[in-house]
Amino acid sequence: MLYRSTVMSLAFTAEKQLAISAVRRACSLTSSVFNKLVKNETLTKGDKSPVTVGDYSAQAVISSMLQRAFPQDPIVGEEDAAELRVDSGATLRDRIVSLANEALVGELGLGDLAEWGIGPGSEQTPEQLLDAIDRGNYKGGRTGRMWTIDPIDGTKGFLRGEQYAVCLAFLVDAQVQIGVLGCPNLPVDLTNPDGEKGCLFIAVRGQGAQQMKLSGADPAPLSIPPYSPSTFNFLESVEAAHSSHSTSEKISQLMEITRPPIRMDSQAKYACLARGDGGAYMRMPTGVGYKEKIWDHAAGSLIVEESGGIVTDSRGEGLDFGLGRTLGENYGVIACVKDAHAKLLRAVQQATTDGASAQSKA
Ligand SMILES: Nc1ncnc2c1ncn2[C@@H]1O[C@H](COP(=O)(O)OS(=O)(=O)O)[C@@H](OP(=O)(O)O)[C@H]1O
Ligand SMILES: [Mg+2]
Ligand SMILES: [Mg+2]
Ligand SMILES: [Mg+2]
Repeated sequence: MLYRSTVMSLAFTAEKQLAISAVRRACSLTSSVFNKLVKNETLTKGDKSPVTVGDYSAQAVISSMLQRAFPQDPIVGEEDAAELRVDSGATLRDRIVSLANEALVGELGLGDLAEWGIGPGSEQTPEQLLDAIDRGNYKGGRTGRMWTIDPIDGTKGFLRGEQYAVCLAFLVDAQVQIGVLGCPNLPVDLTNPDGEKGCLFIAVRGQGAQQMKLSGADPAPLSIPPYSPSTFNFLESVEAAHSSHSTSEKISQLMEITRPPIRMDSQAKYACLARGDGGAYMRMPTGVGYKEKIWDHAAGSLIVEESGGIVTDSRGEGLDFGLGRTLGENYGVIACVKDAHAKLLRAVQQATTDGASAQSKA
């Protein structure tokens, strides 16, 4: 009996259902924010990244659904509501409250449950929504259940009308168990960029990963194709400030890669790798002391692992989601199909050693 209940709890069926539903609802919110508001409604945070009404309202929606479904679970969320609680934030707050409520009261769809505080009549007060955003303040840690939310990853891509992802992951004892990425602008087929857009990626540890349309249609299992030198290339950040383009260029030369990198914002890079668009996701530190955040990697890394990839840092060590809100000292992120990972790691280590010795001679 004990065996049976352990196995059942590891399936995390309820958590998966909630995660999908929350990400889909947040995706329709962010799409409508982009269409209605995005161009003139940004404000600047201390870290100079643009924060939009979309970030706040999407986190409010996901967090408030999590609170109803799993009230004991702590959340590590990117955003906090401090700027919305001061008088100067009133206009922004009103807009966020109305957008979040608009998303929460939307009709129930595929897999939605009214007990998660969604559907007609589920409006929340402004205070409840600000508290929901602030529930993302958990400091993280090594033990127990927790969720991590990046309500809009690739904010810059979102603002440009390019790639971004709504990201939600569920962790137990610092191990990602469920990862969901909603990518409203991602073509279903990258070779047909003008074709249908909007993809959802889901992985559950030990159960594989799948892609479907945001509507839930056409679910298909994901599996990274084997390494092929002639088609191998890198997926990397658009912003050179987020990932060193010059280091990946050096690595690319060492590996004799002929195809140019695919530059794309957000964890959509992990999703694309998982479905075979590009051979590796490279994220090399730019040397400014930036620490990677757990919400920027948790969901995507599981999706890649469950599709047959390996995700490590440049030393070949797995990402540690148990250190707090960040991944600790930044050794970069290298995600790659299993059979090319060792080769890539050797090239990374050679490129970084050469770089370091060139610097010390200078
Ligand atoms: N200096 C530095 N180095 C590395 N990473 C940084 C840095 N500054 C910010 N960020 C984080 O980068 C997240 C976006 O990453 P992307 O891969 O989408 O970058 S890019 O948009 O393509 O440039 C971005 O996530 P969002 O804020 O959710 O967009 C940040 O958490
Ligand atoms: Mg940000
Ligand atoms: Mg992010
Ligand atoms: Mg973000």
